[in-house]
This record gives sequence, C-alpha cells and structure tokens, in this order.
Amino acid sequence: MMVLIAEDTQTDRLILKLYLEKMGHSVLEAEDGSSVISAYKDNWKDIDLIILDLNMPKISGVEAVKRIRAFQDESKLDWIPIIFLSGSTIDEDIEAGILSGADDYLSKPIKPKVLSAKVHAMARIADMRAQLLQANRKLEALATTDFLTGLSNRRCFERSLDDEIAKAKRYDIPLSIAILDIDHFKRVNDSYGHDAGDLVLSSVAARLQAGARKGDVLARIGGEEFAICLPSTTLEQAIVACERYRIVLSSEPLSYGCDEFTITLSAGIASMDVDHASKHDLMKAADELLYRAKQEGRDRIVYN
Ligand SMILES: Nc1nc2c(ncn2[C@@H]2O[C@H](COP(=O)(O)OP(=O)(O)OP(=O)(O)O)[C@@H](O)[C@H]2O)c(=O)[nH]1
Repeated sequence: MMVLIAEDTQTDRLILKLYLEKMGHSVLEAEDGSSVISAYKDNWKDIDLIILDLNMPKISGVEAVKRIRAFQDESKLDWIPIIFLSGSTIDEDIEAGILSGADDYLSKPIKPKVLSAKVHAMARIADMRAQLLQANRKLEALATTDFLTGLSNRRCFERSLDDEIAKAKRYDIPLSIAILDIDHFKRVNDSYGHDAGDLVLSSVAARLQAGARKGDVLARIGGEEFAICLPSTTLEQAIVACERYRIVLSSEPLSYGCDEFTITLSAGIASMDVDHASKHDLMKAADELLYRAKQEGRDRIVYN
C-alpha cells in the first residue's frame, strides 16, 4: 500500500516510516496539517491509507481530516481509510478524531504489532469496499443495458433523455428524438422461430449502432422498438440521420442460416419545441408519428 503519513515531530515520523516500510508499504511524508492536505490532493490516485498526528501546528489533524473528506466528497473520490496517531488517550480526543472522519485511532508510542494489525484491518475494509463498488458498477450496468442487444435499455434511455432535455433548455440548443420499429417483425418469429427473431433484433441493433453518431443515444426500448436521442440536432438533421438508418437497414438483407430477411423499419421523429418541451411530450409525439408511419404503409419516416 501507499501510505501518506503526517507527523510534525521528525523522529516520530521517521520511526513510523521505518515500521511501515519494514511491513512492505511505500510511504509519502507530510510534516503538518496543511501539507498532508496538499499531498493528498496531489497524489490521491496513489494513496491507499493516511496516518496522521492529531496535534499538529496551524491546521490540526481533526481539521485536516475534515478537509480531506470534504475534498473526497466534492471530487467524488473513493473513500480511503484514515488512522489518527496521538499521545493523548483522552476519550474526547478519540471521539473528535473519529467524528471528523477518521476510521481508527493509534496511541503513541507506536507499537509495531498494533500498527501492523490496524493497517491490515484497514486494508481489509478498503478491499471489501472496492469489491462492493465493483459489484455495484456491474449491477448498474445490468440495470441499464438491454441483455439481448447490448444497447441501453428504456430506463437508461429515459435518464439520458432527461439530461439532454435539461442541457437543451439550459443552452437553448435543439434536440430531436426518434422511435423506430421493425416492420412485420412478428412474421420473422412466426415463420422462423424466436431464435431467428432474437438474431434479427441483435443484427438490427448492431447496424443502427454502427451508423450512430458519437453522442447520440441509441436504445432498445421495447420488443422490436428502438429509440434514438439526437442532441444538438434539428428536425431537418434528424430526418437525414433517420433516413440513413432506414436505408442502412433495408439495403442489405440479414441472414439466419440459409435464410435471408430484408428488414425495414418505420420511425417517428419529434423535435423539442414549445409543444414538445417535456420527455413525456417528446416520446408521445414520436410514438404517434411512428403509428402514422405504420398506417401509411411502413418502411418510412414520419415527422411533423
Ligand atoms: N424474438 C423476439 N421477439 C420479440 C421480442 N420482443 C418482442 N418480440 C416480438 O415482436 C413481435 C411484435 O409484433 P407486433 O407488435 O405485432 O409488430 P410487427 O409484427 O412488427 O408489426 P408492425 O410493427 O405493425 O409492423 C411479437 O411477435 C413479439 O413476440 C424479443 O425479445 N425477441
């Protein structure tokens, strides 16, 4: 581990450094409260643990820990363990240290075995926390991804749309969305089976994804229904993009074993304006236009 230590008494600092290095850790030294804060800010990526003296000149250990924890919160950094070191064993000092954001307390003079045990315990907690964060990230990815196509799912699409609508309003920039639906998809399932249907869905997703512009959010929002959020895109530009998707899809057949399917899609496009200023209004407008595209014969894009 990389341990940042802060201790204003040079001999104490050297002893602590020696013990930690003997245990196989790397050590970064600071000699007072303000230098431990700046050392952490400059090196937070490498630091795994902080051990600091409670009583230091100018900025006390308690204040330094408060500022380090505040910096972690503001910058959304991962938690790392902090241990206080002090000659005082007064209950109030221990309480103040822990309440400031530290995780454990070591009393001076340092006993190598106790130091080693506490560092070990902190490393274990940090490791468990890292595992938990990783598991949470995996769960988050599962909760926002459509398992069949690997695209974003409806939940993720709606969340991105909320963000893009807020940005479009804040900076007064255009925003368009399109809802695309594969035509007569039921026939694929009915004639070739569900596996063929699944393959068509993932091939369509891959083709749409390959043609998507960076920054556009493409999602599978229902069975054979896809949606695209096109930030900074006017209705005219969205029509061009959706025509491209429509042609990309129908121009070359998809194959499933020896069978080939020509797939077409219908789409409704809506752009943000005074009438379609909310997520609900935009989705509803695009959905109604998609319905019109189906009514008017499919394999087409409809907009207002
Ligand atoms: N294979 C497969 N089929 C799905 C999936 N989700 C929905 N479907 C099927 O998609 C089909 C949608 O049928 P419909 O809503 O009648 O639409 P359509 O046949 O595409 O007709 P139009 O949209 O009117 O052109 C149904 O047969 C669903 O069972 C899926 O994940 N995999």
